[in-house]
Amino acid sequence: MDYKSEYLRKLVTADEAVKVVKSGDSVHYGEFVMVSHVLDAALAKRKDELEGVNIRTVTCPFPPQTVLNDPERKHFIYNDWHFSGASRKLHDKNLCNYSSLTYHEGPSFFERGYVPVDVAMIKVTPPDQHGFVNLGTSNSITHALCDAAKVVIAEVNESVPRCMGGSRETLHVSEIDYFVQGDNKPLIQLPATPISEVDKTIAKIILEQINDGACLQLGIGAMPNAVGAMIAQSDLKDLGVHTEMLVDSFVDMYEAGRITGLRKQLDKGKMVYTFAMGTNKLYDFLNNNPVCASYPVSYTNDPDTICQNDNMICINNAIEVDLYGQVASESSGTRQISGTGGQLDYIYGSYKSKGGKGLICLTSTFVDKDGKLRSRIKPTLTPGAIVTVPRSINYYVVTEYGMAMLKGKSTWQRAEALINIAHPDLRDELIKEADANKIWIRSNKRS
Ligand SMILES: CC(=O)SCCNC(=O)CCNC(=O)[C@H](O)C(C)(C)COP(=O)(O)OP(=O)(O)OC[C@H]1O[C@@H](n2cnc3c(N)ncnc32)[C@H](O)[C@@H]1OP(=O)(O)O
Ligand SMILES: CCCC(=O)O
Repeated sequence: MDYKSEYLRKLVTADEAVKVVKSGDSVHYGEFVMVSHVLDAALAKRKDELEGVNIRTVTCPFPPQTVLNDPERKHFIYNDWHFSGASRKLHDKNLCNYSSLTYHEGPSFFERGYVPVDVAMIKVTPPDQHGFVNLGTSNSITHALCDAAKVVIAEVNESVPRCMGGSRETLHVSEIDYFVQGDNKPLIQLPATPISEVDKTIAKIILEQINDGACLQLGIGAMPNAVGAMIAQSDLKDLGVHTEMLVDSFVDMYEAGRITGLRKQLDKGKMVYTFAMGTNKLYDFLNNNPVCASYPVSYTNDPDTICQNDNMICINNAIEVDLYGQVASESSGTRQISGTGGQLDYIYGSYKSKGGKGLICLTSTFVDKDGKLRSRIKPTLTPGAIVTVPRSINYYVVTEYGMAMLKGKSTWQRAEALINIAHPDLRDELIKEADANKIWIRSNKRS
């Protein structure tokens, strides 16, 4: 059968398509800005017919209708592999659970059968002249998910950019069970968080670590974005991109002539990423643009792939770091904030890259709910905090007061290096605690 007739035969309404879901099924909602509102809304309408449907997603940027319609979680149980702001708020109300994931392992969870999938619901472009739909801005785990699912339902949306690969960025019409014509609404836009003066100071310190020809990974949050903005205005040359997430600041860097990718050892000339989230500026840039190549996360985030580019500079944000060098980036105490994501992958991969550096960046303080100034460098992590990067792997930590290098250092040397980049007003308290915890000696210095 030619693909056009096959497509038309499989084209149904959203209400028809979601009838395949049964009580107790595992349903995967796709990822990031490629989650389908249309299929979620149709499934939510079936609430009273269904019980115990286990819904999974990755960083869904909106609260699904299925979850909002079922506050007792009798019909739908919602789980996210990496919390968005929306998932965080649902988790605060006990309506969303976190599933732990070291991001590069994601596709293998399906391949090894750890996460059975009855129904995959994704969003795609219309088929091209060869019968292939494109997975848009979320390559990530989506192909592996569809390979594993018993049934694949795809919302077709004309606003989805056709993002070139790489690999595994398409599915053929024959690999999808049902197509649903979507509303063609534009993808959700996530504008970058505003950049503060402190972010700019940290970005300046980071910029000193970046040389011409370096290969960049920028993590999520305001600070990596500040670095991107500053690079765009610098005179750095021939930068490469091998990153997990592509954000608007990469477009700025490319358009300013900073990125050529010509000094990359792997995927020369290509801006390699696994998912993209930002504004229409980014989505328009990605559409049919051969300078960008999306790959599954099992490729982009595998430390053995990351290290094949020399001079990998990986810049990631954190919530707190303790004096032992442990990094908590995904929770504040027991409050799940985001996820491990690719932070561990890139810190480890950067270390294996010749000339590479993995930088954990954070403002030295934050203001708590009672308006009190608190140090993010802490004697020990807040009880309940989840370690995202263990002390054995962590190496560079940057605040607005400088950079600490931890490799090869004893506990008292680490404590000293970290206290020296803590907020000056909060250093005495940290020294007292370090002393009490037997990680401070008489010769310890403070700058
Ligand atoms: C996509 C990629 O990142 S690539 C690979 C890297 N992956 C990762 O680094 C994953 C882990 N890191 C992260 O998720 C992020 O970098 C973060 C969470 C550390 C920072 O992200 P940002 O968007 O800048 O965080 P932001 O400052 O908006 O804070 C997020 C939430 O954490 C809360 N928070 C932040 N710091 C603290 C703190 N020290 N104590 C308590 N709560 C805190 C904020 O209040 C906010 O909660 P809210 O939404 O209820 O208001
Ligand atoms: C799903 C991964 C997102 C991140 O690494 O932050």
